[in-house]
Amino acid sequence: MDADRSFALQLNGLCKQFSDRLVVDHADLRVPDRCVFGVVGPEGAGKTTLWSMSVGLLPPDEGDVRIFGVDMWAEPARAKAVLGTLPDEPTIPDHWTGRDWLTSVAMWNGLDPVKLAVRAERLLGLWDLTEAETTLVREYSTGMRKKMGLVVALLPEPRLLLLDDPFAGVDAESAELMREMLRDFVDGGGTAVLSTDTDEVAEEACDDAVAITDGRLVPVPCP
Ligand SMILES: Nc1ncnc2c1ncn2[C@@H]1O[C@H](COP(=O)(O)OP(=O)(O)OP(=O)(O)O)[C@@H](O)[C@H]1O
Repeated sequence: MDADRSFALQLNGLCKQFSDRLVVDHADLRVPDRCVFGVVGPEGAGKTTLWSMSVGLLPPDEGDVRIFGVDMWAEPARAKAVLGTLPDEPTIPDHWTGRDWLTSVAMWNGLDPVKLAVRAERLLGLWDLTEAETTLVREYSTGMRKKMGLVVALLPEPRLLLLDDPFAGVDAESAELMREMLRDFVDGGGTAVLSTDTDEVAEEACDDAVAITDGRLVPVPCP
């Protein structure tokens, strides 16, 4: 049965242990609809582990993940249908251009080619990334890679974006553009949850945030 659909993301008692370390320790979280929400923690705090369980890549030892009330691990196809995701370091084959990256994600999400072309053109034009479409991804700067990653995540018209460390290594100008992209997404009714190891990112990009400390999620003062 579905849980409360009013939360974009809900984590209930989520746990993950590697060897003898409980990396995520009974994490509870309620992220409301229509905001940018941050998960802040230093390197090795468990942010990627939490993200991997939330997007359906890494099974939790205990607890559950709900996307608008749908249980990620019981009904993954339904839960993933409204998600846009961006890993910390996406693995892109050497010979891929931005267009190849966009096309592969579109096919993965079952977007038809006409819809893909229209949506990609709109997003790339809107965010001044047209040139990236024909450039090899391996030649991108970090900022370009992260901006394009955000476009790729937005392509399937998700209701919820789950982004692992999207601002890592990004120059100030690109970061500003990415904050605009996220704000535009929220203004259009979306919700974004991002992880970061930097308080400033949470302060500048997020409406609300939690810290991950010893595997637990704890509130942080309003950014
Ligand atoms: N598959 C795995 N097997 C064993 N240990 C793991 C595995 N994945 C992560 N860990 C360990 O879990 C801890 C948390 O890692 P995680 O990548 O989730 O942290 P993080 O907060 O995302 O760090 P960073 O900011 O460096 O990406 C680390 O000590 C890491 O070495």
